[in-house]
Amino acid sequence: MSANSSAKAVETVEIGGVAHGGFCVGRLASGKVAMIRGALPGERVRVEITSERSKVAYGRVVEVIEASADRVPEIWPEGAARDIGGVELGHVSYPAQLRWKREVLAEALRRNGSAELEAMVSAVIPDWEVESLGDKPGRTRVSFIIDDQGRPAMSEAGSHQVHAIKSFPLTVPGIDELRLFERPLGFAPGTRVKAVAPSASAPVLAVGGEVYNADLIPTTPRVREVVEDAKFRIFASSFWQTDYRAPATLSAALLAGIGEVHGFETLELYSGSGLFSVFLGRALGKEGRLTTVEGSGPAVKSAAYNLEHAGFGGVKTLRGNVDARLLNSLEFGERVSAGTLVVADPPRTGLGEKTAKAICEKEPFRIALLSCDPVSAARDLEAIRKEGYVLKTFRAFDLFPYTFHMEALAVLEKN
Ligand SMILES: C[S@@+](CC[C@H](N)C(=O)[O-])C[C@H]1O[C@@H](n2cnc3c(N)ncnc32)[C@H](O)[C@@H]1O
Repeated sequence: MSANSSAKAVETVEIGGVAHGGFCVGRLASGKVAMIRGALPGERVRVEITSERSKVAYGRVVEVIEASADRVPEIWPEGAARDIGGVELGHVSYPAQLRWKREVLAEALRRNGSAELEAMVSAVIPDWEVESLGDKPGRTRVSFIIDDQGRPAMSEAGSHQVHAIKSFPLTVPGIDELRLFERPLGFAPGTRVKAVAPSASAPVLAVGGEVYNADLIPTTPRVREVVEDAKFRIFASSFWQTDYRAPATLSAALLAGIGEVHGFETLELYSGSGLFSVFLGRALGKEGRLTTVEGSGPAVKSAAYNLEHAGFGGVKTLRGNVDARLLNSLEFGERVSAGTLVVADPPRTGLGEKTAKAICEKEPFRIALLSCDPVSAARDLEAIRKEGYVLKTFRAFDLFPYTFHMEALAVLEKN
């Protein structure tokens, strides 16, 4: 969607259902479908059209005429007023957010997967819900850009337009120690800044390759995280699960989902700084064999360090782009007789059909797929299902309250 600041038409719209991306669907007087932010199903609202494509318009609510019972006072008014991404469900009661996410994921399984995939999920977990850890603010990472007056700013959804912000909700108290909004930070306009509040070291600002402490003095680029009894040292600029509850929740869910894997040969794809690798190392035991693959060099370095310090120095930590070519080049399934497992935790774009197929061609006994986007989850699961795998476990998690984001874990086995 491209922003069109000159398009300021406003019209009254009856809101239908929810859609991916934090939108609700409505129809304009012209008959065109409109994807609307800030609305709730069943509402009657005044909508400002922000951009239009040939078949669909995008807009945001500027006035609520008939409100849903699920509407609550906006959690981040300054962000909502400008449709800044990152808090798309700030006007939705928490129970309704969970229903919203379930509906979006169920619809994705139907539309982007297939009737067979949907039936397979319903057969395994008939009444699956989006599991919640509560709506307490929990983000340990928040990124922003410095505007032309040196202030922290964020982008308008689907646009390059940035707006200075005076606050950001949903973060852990550690982020407050960085005093992001109380003083000039001194970074040049256009600089991307990531505020990080790790679980086991002081909060920092990661700016390109540099890292600064709360006094804005350069400091070590690495931070420390503790997940249950496991210790990690990672680069502040690297990916780490954003909510403070997410690393333990997802690791535990993964271990529960894969079940007994002692002695398995395992390929962990998109392994980041080794969060799951350490727990997998424990589950596989001495007889098992683990190979990890990750695209980011600093993350691979951290994974090797974290594995070594957890007593798993024998794990092969590969740097590479996960794709069919790389998968074809890997030796897998020949050395260990107990069983084979592939764990994949791709970015939002998912595996894609070719990579999903290439994983299946390695013929792992079990595949665990963690997805952070409902559409790519459905597409990837459908590709794996078509290769003869059946679903054993399916769980969805809300690890990003007040946003449209969700996480799904599926474990499949060769039929
Ligand atoms: C969702 S994160 C998961 C990381 C890890 N499982 C964790 O929980 O910390 C996805 C990871 O995939 C990596 N990545 C993205 N695209 C990739 C690709 N094509 N090949 C390999 N790694 C990739 C990113 O650098 C990131 O570390």
